Amino acid sequence: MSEDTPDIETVRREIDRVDTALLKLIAERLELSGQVRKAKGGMRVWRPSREDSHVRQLARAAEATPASLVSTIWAELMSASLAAQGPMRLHVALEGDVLSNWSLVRDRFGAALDVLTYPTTSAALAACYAEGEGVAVLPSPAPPPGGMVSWWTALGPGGAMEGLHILAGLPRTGRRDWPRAVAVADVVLTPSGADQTLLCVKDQDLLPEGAILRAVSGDFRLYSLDGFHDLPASPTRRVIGCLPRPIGQ
Ligand SMILES: O=C(O)C(=O)C[C@]1(C(=O)O)C=C[C@@H](O)C=C1
Repeated sequence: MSEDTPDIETVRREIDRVDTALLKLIAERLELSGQVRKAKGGMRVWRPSREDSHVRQLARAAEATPASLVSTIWAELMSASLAAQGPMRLHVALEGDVLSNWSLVRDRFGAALDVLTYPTTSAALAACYAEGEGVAVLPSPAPPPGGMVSWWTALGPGGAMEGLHILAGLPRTGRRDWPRAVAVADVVLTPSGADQTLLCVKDQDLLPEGAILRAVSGDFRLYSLDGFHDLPASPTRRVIGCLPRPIGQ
């Protein structure tokens, strides 16, 4: 063993010291979950824009720690916080590549929440709609010409589920311009600081400048707009979501 080779026992003692400090901080953070719940009052435990703006700031401050690791660790911490705060369940559509879908859900929502799985997107969406604190994880609206993944039209003008919004993209980190899956819930849209607004348009309506076409289904088109835009709804258009930009983009 050369003089530069660290002694394994010494290194392990250092790891023990760091882990003991982490454990104390985690307990302190969990303790705060009870307080934040009381401070929020009422319904709607899940606050996706706060989650993504917070993780984005942490990832910026992290320097040597990769953004994906920051995101995964805080997904677990926030998952524990959400589970401690109240009855929030995930309704996950397992259409397509089941294993990839499952790991996307774990990376974004951690392991502490109850998860129900469904063979179809429409079943997961219906279960979320029926439950106040439910969150559905669904395949992203498909880019044209693959208009088969058309569940998002139910959130659009005249749709049956107008109260629901698209609130988060999965994965949370990376360079993808459009997410692989999205999370939907009955939560009011609020900016995370770096967002794209999702506008559902029926028939041919006038479009704001810079709108990017993301999906098409029958008479409905889904566009994204850079930034957070609180556009008024009309019989032919409606803002159906706000996607925080992927962290690391
Ligand atoms: O800030 C809140 O509203 C919280 O409930 C705390 C917290 C967190 O653990 O940081 C947990 C869940 C929310 O979705 C967002 C953030």
